[in-house]
Amino acid sequence: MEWIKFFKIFVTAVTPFFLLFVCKLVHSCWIFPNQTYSKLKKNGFRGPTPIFPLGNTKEMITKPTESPGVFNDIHSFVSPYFGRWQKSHGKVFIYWLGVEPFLYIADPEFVRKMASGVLGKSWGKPAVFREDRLPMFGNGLVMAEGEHWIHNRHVITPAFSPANLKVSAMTSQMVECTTKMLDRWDALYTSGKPEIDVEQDIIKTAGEIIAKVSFGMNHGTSYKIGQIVFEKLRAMQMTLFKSNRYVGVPFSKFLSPKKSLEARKLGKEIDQLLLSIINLRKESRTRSPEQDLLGVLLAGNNEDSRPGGKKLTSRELVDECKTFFFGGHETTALSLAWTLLLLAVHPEWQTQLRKEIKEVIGDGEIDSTKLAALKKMGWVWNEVLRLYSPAPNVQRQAREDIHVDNMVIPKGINMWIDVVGMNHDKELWGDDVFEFKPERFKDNLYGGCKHKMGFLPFGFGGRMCVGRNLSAMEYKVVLTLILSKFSLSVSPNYRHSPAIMLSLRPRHGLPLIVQPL
Ligand code: HEM
Repeated sequence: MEWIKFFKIFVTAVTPFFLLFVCKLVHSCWIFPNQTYSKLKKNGFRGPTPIFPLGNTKEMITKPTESPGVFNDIHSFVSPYFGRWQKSHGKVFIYWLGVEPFLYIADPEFVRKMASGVLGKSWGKPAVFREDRLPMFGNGLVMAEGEHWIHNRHVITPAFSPANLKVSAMTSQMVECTTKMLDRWDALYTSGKPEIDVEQDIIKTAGEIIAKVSFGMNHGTSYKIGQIVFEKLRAMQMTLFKSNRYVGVPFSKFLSPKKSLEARKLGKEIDQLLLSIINLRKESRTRSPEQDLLGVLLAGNNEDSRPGGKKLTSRELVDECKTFFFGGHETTALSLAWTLLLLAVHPEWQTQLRKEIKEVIGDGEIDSTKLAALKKMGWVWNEVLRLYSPAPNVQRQAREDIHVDNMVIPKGINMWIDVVGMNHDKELWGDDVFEFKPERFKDNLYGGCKHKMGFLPFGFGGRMCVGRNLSAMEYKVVLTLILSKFSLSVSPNYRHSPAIMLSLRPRHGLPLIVQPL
């Protein structure tokens, strides 16, 4: 019969592809991870027993916990499983996210030895996260590897240099966005609502700031497009976050196909919109060159188009703009939000910072020289980054074999450096490790940590955060303006439950009582 013949032809044609798919699947989910695992075991690394195909994921899904007060010993409740595994396997061990083995590291001496012989270009990012976060970062700097990373880092670094940040109008843009937020707080207080979820409000403001300083939301048309991009980027972040609970588990994205499709659709729309901003900016550049991040990158495009020069393609520019947005706004905003909480708990530090602001800035304009003179504010920032690090871990992948003493970390292995774990380690910081003591950073870059690699809020080596100067500037501008106008206390509705949701966030928001001075 005709249809049987057709069926036979179909099966004959499809079978080789199906077999190839099965072989690839078996290789990536079983053979490769197990080969890597046995190499690690041969080198003496041990860890909790994984169960295929979930690995150790099941043990990592914990019930949300709350502490009765603002209790800073958070490692034991944001990742209790790491503490448990440390007890049985030490500060370096293997665990599995689905079918992906990870080398867990919370030993700064191990990080030092591991990092000392490795160049920036030899560090990759775990493939499982690269895929997962593709709509957010594309192939932007956070995810770039090898020669591509060298080139883009070389082009992007000058945009974040203190010199560029100093001459640009970024401070005034930060002041403008923050003032808008504080006017809202004023209006809420006047209407009898002194309680504000500062996390939400600051994240929104930081999003506006990063959009302005990166792709210049100041132009007529590009301002409007920029606002739409900003809303879509936020929507995509929420969508991606909701759909990503089982990273590393094969086919897990099919558990929420609607969300994955939605993220992809948003990703395409954002790319198109950013592309139109870039094209508009390219056209208007000759008339009014600008100092925002995109402006600096576009200037590089005019300078030199040879390989090794400063040119980025439009596709690369789109990915970098998205990377600045996702890498740059929430981290800074969360460091501010956690600061406000800790200052609400320690009003004596509000007083100290207000005094410093008065002495350094007075009634004058905020500029980068004055910001640099806010020393105590710098200690407070470091102490917040230590206790509530917005980037709770650093993720890397070895692109070549790495030697540590007589052990070899094989090429391809994923690494998870537990920043929160190290920041809360009594052996490194002493008995007052959980206390809020900004003065530990007075005249001491490492806050008295016994090991220089024990405090890594911005990562380490050649891949260290490129935006840290910008972030410091934004932190100081926003905090100066808040403390000059308002006093803060903890709302009775605040429930202390920090949680790792990519970044370290307050699970139930951060309501504070905000009162004009
Ligand atoms: C408190 C604020 C911030 C924190 C805690 C933070 C933290 C980090 C960390 C831990 C890394 C990984 C470093 C490594 O692998 O060693 C990183 C990389 C990166 N960050 Fe930040 N960041 C912050 C603000 C920003 C800002 C404001 C921007 C830009 C607008 C930014 C852009 C980037 C980029 C592009 C990378 C990738 C660098 C590379 O791989 O070469 N970050 N950041």
